[in-house]
Amino acid sequence: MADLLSDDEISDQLPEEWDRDGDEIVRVYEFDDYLDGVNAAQMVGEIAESQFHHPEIIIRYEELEVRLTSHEEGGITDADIEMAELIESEQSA
Ligand SMILES: C[C@H](O)[C@H](O)[C@H]1CNC2=NC(N)=NC(=O)C2=N1
Repeated sequence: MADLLSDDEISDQLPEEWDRDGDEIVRVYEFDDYLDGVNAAQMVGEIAESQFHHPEIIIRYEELEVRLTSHEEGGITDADIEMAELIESEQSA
């Protein structure tokens, strides 16, 4: 069971493109067309399965929202930060 991160740890470790929303970290990606967002959701899902840590993924027209929290711990842990970093590195590749 990972430890919950403190407010300072979260703000220090959160990738710059991500925001904190209570017990979640969130990132919204914008796309030129709907299917690019759908394909990005597939990529996020594959990372989630590889890490066995699963975000909420919301697909909208030309937009993808990714929300992460550690349900078992009831807040934000290293697992969420690591997932955000992995997603960020894949999405920007
Ligand atoms: C049993 C439990 O659901 C699993 O251990 C994993 C699955 N994926 C998960 N994903 C997230 N975001 N938080 C969890 O606590 C979590 N737990």
